[in-house]
Amino acid sequence: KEVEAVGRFRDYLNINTAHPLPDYKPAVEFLLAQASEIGLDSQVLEFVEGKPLVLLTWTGKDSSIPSILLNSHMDVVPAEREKWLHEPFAAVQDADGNIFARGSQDMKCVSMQYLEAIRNLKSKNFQPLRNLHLSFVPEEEVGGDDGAAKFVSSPEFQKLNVGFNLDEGLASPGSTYRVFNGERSPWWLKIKATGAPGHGSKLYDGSAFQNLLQSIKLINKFREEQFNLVKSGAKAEGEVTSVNGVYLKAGTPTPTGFVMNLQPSEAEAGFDIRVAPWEDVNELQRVIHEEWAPASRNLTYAFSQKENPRDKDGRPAVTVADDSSPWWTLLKEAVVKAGGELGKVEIFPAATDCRFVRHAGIPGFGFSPMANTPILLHDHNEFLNEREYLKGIRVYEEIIKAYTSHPESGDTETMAEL
Ligand SMILES: CSCC[C@H](NC=O)C(=O)O
Ligand SMILES: [Zn+2]
Ligand SMILES: [Zn+2]
Repeated sequence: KEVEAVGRFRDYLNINTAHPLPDYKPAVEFLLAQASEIGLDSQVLEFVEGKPLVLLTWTGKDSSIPSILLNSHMDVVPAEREKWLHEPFAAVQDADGNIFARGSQDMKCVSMQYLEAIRNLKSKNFQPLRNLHLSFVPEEEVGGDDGAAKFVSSPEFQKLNVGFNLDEGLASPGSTYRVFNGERSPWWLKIKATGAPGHGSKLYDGSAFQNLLQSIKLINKFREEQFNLVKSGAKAEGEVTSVNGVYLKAGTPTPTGFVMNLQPSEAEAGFDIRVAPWEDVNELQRVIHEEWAPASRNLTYAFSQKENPRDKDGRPAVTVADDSSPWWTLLKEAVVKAGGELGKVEIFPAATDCRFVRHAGIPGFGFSPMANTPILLHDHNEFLNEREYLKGIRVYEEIIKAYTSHPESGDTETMAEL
């Protein structure tokens, strides 16, 4: 039985859905075949041509109660073959039971664990009270615009009447599972400086390079302050606003390098900022406008990504995770029943598809049941051990039982207030 479950996981890992050209077709076919084998209703939605979404449904006894949505993404990030021990899509399993593949942690494991848990529950004749939906979405790794974002704002999604959503989390090297109730919002900032060009030997104020360096200095100071809060233990990683430089562009190129005695008239830098859910965004916006990229220093700026950390009602898009929330207590108890333990709730440091659901005012947690596992998402030699994978299936069995049996629809006050 378990051997077959591992086999199906490896079959799914064999499908190369890596960017920049993910092949969704075989993944969709594989998932539809799984659904018909297990006995789930299925449909394929295609909001953008060539970017299909698989939606599976296990109908509950009372379809009037808001449903549970289990989401996962089909796409994965690319892998550099020569830096891996094994072929990244061969899903090679070593003597210790480690399964190596791109997507083994992020997040084909979760997709298959959902399905295996349902398969097991069906064989035990369990029947859900609420409707249970599974979405397998494209394009998460490139921002989700053509995947989860379009799905969540569609009439098809409205019809599902989703009351609660589970999506991905992170592996944990320790023995407890990590769980996330919110995430930081990406702001991708490009700052462009202009200034008088001049001889490389001349000291003068207002060159493009100097203008940009001044910005970098101020940004780095902010970065250090935020990082120090994490280093001192005052705040967790997801609770501060991070900023990291991601590119620099300046100079006058020649076929053999750069001109060395010319101060350029333009210079540009890019920053990946991740805004904490409780951050004062107006203040941050002011700092960027007046201090990091002021027009007075001949700087202009633009965002290629700028998401609001608040939900549609202006509240931080953070789901309540204490004993006042049934979703929290049911999750905690289910994990214990399966022989595991939940860690302290955290803010996800990066972005997942769950943010679209939370922004719509629907509560959700990020959770990938992988304990005793190094965090290798997007890394070389991404792997998951067979034992952890199988344990995760039992965890989802308990979660799905508990969540789909929860009788109350009182899902209103499950987003955190300021
Ligand atoms: C602009 S959304 C980007 C989403 C991406 N998610 C996974 O790594 C991330 O960088 O967090
Ligand atoms: Zn992911
Ligand atoms: Zn990822």
